[in-house]
This record gives sequence, C-alpha cells and structure tokens, in this order.
Amino acid sequence: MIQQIYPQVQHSYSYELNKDMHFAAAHFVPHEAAGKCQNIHGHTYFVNVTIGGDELDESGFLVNFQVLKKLVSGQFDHTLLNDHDQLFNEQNANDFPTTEVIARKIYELIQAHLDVLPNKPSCLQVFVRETPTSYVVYRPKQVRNHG
Ligand SMILES: Nc1nc2c(c(=O)[nH]1)N=C([C@H](O)[C@H](O)COP(=O)(O)OP(=O)(O)OP(=O)(O)O)CN2
Ligand SMILES: [Zn+2]
Repeated sequence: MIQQIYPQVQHSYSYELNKDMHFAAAHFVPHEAAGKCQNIHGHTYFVNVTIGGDELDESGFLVNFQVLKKLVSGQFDHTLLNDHDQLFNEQNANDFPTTEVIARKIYELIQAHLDVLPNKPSCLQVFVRETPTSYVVYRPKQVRNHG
C-alpha cells in the first residue's frame, strides 16, 4: 500500500532503492482450494520492490523508477493476469496467479532487467498486497551480487 511501512531486508549494499507501484487487475485461481477465488474477480494490487547496489549508472540512478513502473504496472494494469500465458498457466501450481507467484514473477521480471544493466543492481525483495488483509513478501534465496 502506498506509504505503508514495509518489512526490511538485510544487506550490505551502499544504495537501497524502493519503488511503490499499483495496478488494477483481474485473476482467478484454478484450484478447488481457492473456493470463490476460482471465479474471475479483481483487485488493486499494491507492490513495493527493493533494489540494492553499490554503483550508479551514468544518470546517477541505481535503476530508473519509471522503468520499474513500466515493467510491472505497465504490463499488468487493467488486464486479466491469467491471460499472461508467458508468465501464468493452469498446469503448474507454481505458475497459478496467486499472490505468492505474482510476487515471484515480478521479481523475475525485474531481475532480468537488472541483469543487463552495467551497474548490476539486485532485486532484494518484492512485496505484493492483494487485499487489505493479505500480502506476500518474496525474497530470492541467493542475491545475485551478494550485497
Ligand atoms: N496463500 C494464498 N491464499 C489465497 C490467495 C493467494 O493468492 N494466496 N488468494 C485468494 C483469493 O484470490 C483472494 O485474493 C482472496 O483473499 P482473501 O485474503 O481471502 O480475501 P478476503 O477479502 O476474502 O479476506 P478477508 O479476511 O475477508 O479480508 C484466496 N487465498
Ligand atoms: Zn484474488
């Protein structure tokens, strides 16, 4: 949620950047355990991403806030998440559009972008709030450049 205090991630990078984003999207969870959430319904997702690094780029950025927003909100806003078949499918529970999987997919999208930047920042944490009472924090097991 915008202006919420987020869980902290431990690291030793000199710079830590956080970007809040939000997007409106529909989804359904294709498993009977999801109950009513098997039906298409919508949320305003609130996302916070945490990025660390020791070097800035030629703009003085660790990574451009606007690029992060485009990668996440720009891709998902006003869409049905299940339609993103490069990311989500109904065959594998690790690819269902649950809050947990959405958080991990956002991490993967962002880290793939960071990997091509010369200053090599790392995504340390992705926070996804799906409802006023439900959120997930995803942290990669191994941070790429060991902050
Ligand atoms: N571990 C998970 N459990 C559930 C997920 C999920 O992604 N991961 N998703 C859903 C539904 O899609 C939906 O988001 C409902 O969430 P829920 O917290 O149950 O929302 P409610 O508004 O019904 O909850 P309140 O306790 O009334 O606020 C379900 N489970
Ligand atoms: Zn839902």
